[in-house]
Amino acid sequence: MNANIEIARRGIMLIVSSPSGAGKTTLTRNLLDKEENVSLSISVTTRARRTSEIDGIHYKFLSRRQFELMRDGGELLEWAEVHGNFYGTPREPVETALAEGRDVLFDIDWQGTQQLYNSMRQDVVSVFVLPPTAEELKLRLERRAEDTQEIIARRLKNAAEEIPHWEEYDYVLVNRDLEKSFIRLRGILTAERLKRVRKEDIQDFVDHLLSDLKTLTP
Ligand SMILES: Nc1nc2c(ncn2[C@@H]2O[C@H](COP(=O)(O)OP(=O)(O)O)[C@@H](O)[C@H]2O)c(=O)[nH]1
Ligand SMILES: Nc1ncnc2c1ncn2[C@@H]1O[C@H](COP(=O)(O)OP(=O)(O)O)[C@@H](O)[C@H]1O
Repeated sequence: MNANIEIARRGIMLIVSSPSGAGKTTLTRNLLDKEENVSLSISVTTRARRTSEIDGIHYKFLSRRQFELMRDGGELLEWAEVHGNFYGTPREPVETALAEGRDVLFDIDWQGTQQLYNSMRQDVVSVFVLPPTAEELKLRLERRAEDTQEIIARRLKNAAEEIPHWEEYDYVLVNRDLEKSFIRLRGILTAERLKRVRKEDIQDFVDHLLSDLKTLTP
């Protein structure tokens, strides 16, 4: 028997949420670069595309009408209104990935997290990312230079409503030092992948191990 055998498991839904500017996009992109067997759930949204974003890679940008058609047709696993725009998670790519044992990363807010908790709790692992200070959050939004002053002010105001939801998450990270935060996030994924309950055929593996062991003992 091959001791290095990969034991089949269902994929994990790894949700990362934070107030805007705390660093969840940076952390999740890093994870996607470094980790195998994990892909990003590409949300649909009615918000305008930022100059740094590519349609179909960062988001799928839809009109309000297109969004409503998907939502009303049951094509979204969850959806929410955030900062005055609609966002949602397409169902099909997630269900396929999980069934094939591939992990899926979600950059979604607390409203979406609650919905996925209600429908798919056993598959969900959630992480809330906090900024080290309020001033640093503002600085990061300004440094990112993707939004107008008005939008930045709105995002900071929303942060006060989002931050209290940290308590609903499995893990919490204060993103002070980017490298340390990344190591922690990666550690969460590594540990969750090893959880006994996720290993669907661990029993077969152990049975083999025990029967092989018998052949080695008089
Ligand atoms: N519920 C839900 N929230 C989403 C989805 N996609 C993005 N979001 C959240 O919407 C918020 C705004 O995202 P975005 O406009 O990209 O700005 P960012 O927060 O600066 O990255 C963030 O809190 C995202 O996590 C989605 O499919 N569902
Ligand atoms: N630990 C960190 N220290 C300093 N700057 C950071 C850190 N994490 C992220 N940033 C920067 O802060 C800005 C906001 O990060 P981003 O990942 O876009 O946040 P979010 O997706 O949560 O809105 C980006 O310019 C990013 O490079």
